[in-house]
Amino acid sequence: MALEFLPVPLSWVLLALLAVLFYLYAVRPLWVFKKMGVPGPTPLPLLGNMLTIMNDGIWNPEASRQRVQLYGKVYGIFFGRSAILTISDPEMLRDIFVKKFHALSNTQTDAVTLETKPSGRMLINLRGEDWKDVRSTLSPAFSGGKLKMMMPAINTCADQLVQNIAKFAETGESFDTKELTGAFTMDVIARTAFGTEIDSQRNPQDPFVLMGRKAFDIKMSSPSFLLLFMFPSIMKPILEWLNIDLFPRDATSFFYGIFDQLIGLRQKSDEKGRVDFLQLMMDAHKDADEEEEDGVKLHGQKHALTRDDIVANGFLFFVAGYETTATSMAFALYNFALNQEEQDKAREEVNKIMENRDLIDYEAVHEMSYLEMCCMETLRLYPPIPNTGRVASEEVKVQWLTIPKDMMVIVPVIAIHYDPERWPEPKKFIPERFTKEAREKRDPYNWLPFGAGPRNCIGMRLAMMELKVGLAKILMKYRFMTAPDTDIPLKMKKGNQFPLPENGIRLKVELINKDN
Ligand code: HEM
Repeated sequence: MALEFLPVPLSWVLLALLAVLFYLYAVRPLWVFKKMGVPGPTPLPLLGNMLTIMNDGIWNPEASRQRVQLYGKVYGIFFGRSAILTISDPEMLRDIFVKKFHALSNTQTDAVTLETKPSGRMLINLRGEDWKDVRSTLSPAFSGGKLKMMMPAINTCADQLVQNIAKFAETGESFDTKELTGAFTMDVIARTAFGTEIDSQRNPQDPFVLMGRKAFDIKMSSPSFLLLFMFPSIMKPILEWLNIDLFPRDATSFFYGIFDQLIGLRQKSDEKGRVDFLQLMMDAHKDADEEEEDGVKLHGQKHALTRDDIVANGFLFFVAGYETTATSMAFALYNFALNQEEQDKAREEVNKIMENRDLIDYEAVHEMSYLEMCCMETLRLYPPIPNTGRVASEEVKVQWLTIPKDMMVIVPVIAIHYDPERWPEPKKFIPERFTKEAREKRDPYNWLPFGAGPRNCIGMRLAMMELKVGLAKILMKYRFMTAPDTDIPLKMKKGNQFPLPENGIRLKVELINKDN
């Protein structure tokens, strides 16, 4: 068909119009890094560099290092149409995490942050003043004083962990260490977050355990996630309208239900003296004082948390604290199995500190400096979160680079942890990299398993404490060793944001002291 006044058929006109719209929507955004003078791999319209990233896998030290070697310490990639600056330059990291924090405090762009109810109120999803307020209110729950009070609960879970190892020591057969450590961290988080006792190892079919595991089943390759990144302006309102977020729906409903019930019960009862995150959140607004983190004042207003805030962040603590700590502990045992000398040295230290103690208390944990070095080296080699990020809430200058408003900045933690200039022989397990002297000499931004600056991991101290108590109890009684089916080196599954070994972490164990 041709309209009288058009010199060409209408279909041609529509086709040309479509081509222009396609160019404006799918191609033009891909020029942004060229304009900024930032190098990077060539992106495809709509997909960006998504295919390469998915193919390489997210948790992949080699691929992550290779990109830094090819393009430098500042390069740009596209996830769908979203431009992502990747920065590993030390001076720039200082700016990003601390000096320019005022403009880089958010971790997600508005375009892909889902304001679903109630997970929109999770700390990780909050932005600007909202984030500052909730973070200021939640931070006291993780103070040294509060963690001290949680020590008996963590010790009880660690005793259970040690008991659970007995059957593996008796048979001498190899087993997946992650199952063991996962049950421990699930028990700890259930107690510290909800004040609930579960025995994950003996009751693996407990709905709490099943749903707890399911909650982590967030795949970067899930259709909702990919579509949200490719078509944020279309997908965000649809997902929000349907109240769908990236967590499995049955798991969120289950946990939200439990939290809701617990809050209701506690509001009615006048039981005193509970020290779990749920109670601390319910009481949080009573604690005064502005928090100071990493030398930067948060200036957040402490205010009472709403029921949605409590439910959402209770679930978040559970999600953020379970898998990360479980995998770290399993990797620590793997490192000990491969490095018997270091295992013995850590055991010697623990035995000495525990000579006249029953409980591994807060002070004992602080004395275990070699064990801490082993944990830190494990977190360098296997950071559970391979990249961390910030978003520019306004145009901001970071050293020589002007980052436009709304641009995402990724810090490739895993590439930094495997950089031979920062860490000679980066694949080797060398706890001595973390002696007090070595740490003082090194740039703090070379070790980033918990991120950095005012928006670092709020649970860092709890995680380190949990790791050390669990490992100390194990070392006092058992020796971990490799088995014929232990993968050396480990092969990680692709597509997961956490380091998940393809065949698990299979180790065997031997009883060395039945009295402990
Ligand atoms: C070995 C264990 C853990 C590791 C490696 C880890 C790592 C991280 C990292 C890398 C971040 C982002 C920080 C940044 O962008 O600068 C983070 C944030 C966070 N983590 Fe952890 N984490 C661990 C354990 C925990 C635990 C036990 C909890 C709570 C019970 C927790 C709660 C959180 C929360 C709520 C955030 C968001 C903070 C915010 O946005 O203000 N994490 N974690």
